[in-house]
Amino acid sequence: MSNVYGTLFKISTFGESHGPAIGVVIDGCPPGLAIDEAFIQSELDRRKPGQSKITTQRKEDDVFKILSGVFEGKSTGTPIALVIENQDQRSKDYSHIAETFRPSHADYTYEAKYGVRDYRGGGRSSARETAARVAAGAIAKLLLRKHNVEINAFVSQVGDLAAPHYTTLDLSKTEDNIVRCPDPSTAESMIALIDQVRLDRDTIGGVVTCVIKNTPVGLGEPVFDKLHAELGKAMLGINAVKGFEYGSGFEGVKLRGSQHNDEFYNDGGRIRTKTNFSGGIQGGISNGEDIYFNVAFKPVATIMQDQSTVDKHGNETTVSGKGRHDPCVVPRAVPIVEAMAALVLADFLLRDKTTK
Ligand SMILES: Cc1cc2nc3c(=O)[nH]c(=O)nc-3n(C[C@H](O)[C@H](O)[C@H](O)COP(=O)(O)O)c2cc1C
Ligand SMILES: C=C(O[C@@H]1CC(C(=O)O)=C[C@@H](OP(=O)(O)O)[C@H]1O)C(=O)O
Repeated sequence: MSNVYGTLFKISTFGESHGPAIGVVIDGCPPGLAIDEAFIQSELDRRKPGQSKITTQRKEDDVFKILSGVFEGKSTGTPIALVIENQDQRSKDYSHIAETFRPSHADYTYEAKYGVRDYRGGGRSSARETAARVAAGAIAKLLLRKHNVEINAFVSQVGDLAAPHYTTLDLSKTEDNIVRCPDPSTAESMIALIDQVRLDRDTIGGVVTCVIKNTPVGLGEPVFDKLHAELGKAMLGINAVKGFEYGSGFEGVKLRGSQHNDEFYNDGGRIRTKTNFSGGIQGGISNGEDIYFNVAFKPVATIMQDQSTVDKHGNETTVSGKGRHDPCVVPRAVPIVEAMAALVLADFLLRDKTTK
């Protein structure tokens, strides 16, 4: 089972949702980086469960402890190990799935692949693991901050309720509401919809849009490790993700080349493009314009309704969700998308430095 991500800024996460703790080891963080612990905590707080009425009601403080790799507030260049204790497991909510598979969760595939499965809270397949990624992503963001790179994600769609295009929005308003949509009236409708879905004992999907500003020109490798390919891999590696598109994405197919080409101009010595259908990446390499992409999340598996399934012996039966679950994951997925984007960019920044 591989649990490692990255080439030079490498992370390895550990832990299960109902085990004693989760955490991450970061290998490759350069020495001398100021590790702002308050910032790491604020990123974890944006993701933690129990934060509002439209998320899972499991209560975790997600307070972290750094075990190694930081001395007098600065990274030492050695592995940074960080741990978060689990506090509010309620494992009895899962005894009914010890031998039974929840439709569209990871129970069947884990059982089939490993023959052993921690069914409590989904174990390793739980999105609780993403807290470790957010902590590592916060450290990657601190590295990117030194290069002025800014990453902002927000909820752009819930069900069929969609916010206007990001270029018309004030992204500094994303944290102003519990759904993390910077358009106040769309946010209000999204919150009402998620609340209704929760009362219906159901779940609903959504889209997180991510915008990255001030990326230096030249990040990304030209053939296999294209910048958008690595971003796609990072996003598709988040629990419940069903789609990734960058720049004009699937909508772009409706245009002709004459409409879609991003014409160049000289902006006082800096080469820029008049439009940005490319999404800031051409030939797998950043061109200095905004990088933007959309990540689609499914309506998640655990619903409080009976559905048909089978147990591990092949007997047909029914199963219904129990316990505390997210009716819609996108509000909490915003910091996860940002964290994964930060890990990709930090990795490419280091790769770029070693190749020049
Ligand atoms: C922030 C976040 C919270 C999630 N919460 C739940 C949840 O409460 N219940 C659930 O069934 N799935 C939840 N999921 C999704 C499952 O973790 C995911 O569907 C499962 O691991 C199977 O993987 P797959 O959907 O990618 O195939 C969540 C995902 C994210 C990103
Ligand atoms: C605990 C978290 O989210 C969990 C993600 C999750 C899933 O199936 O992914 C299922 C639920 O798990 P449990 O029933 O064990 O509380 C969520 O609460 C978290 O994000 O920290």
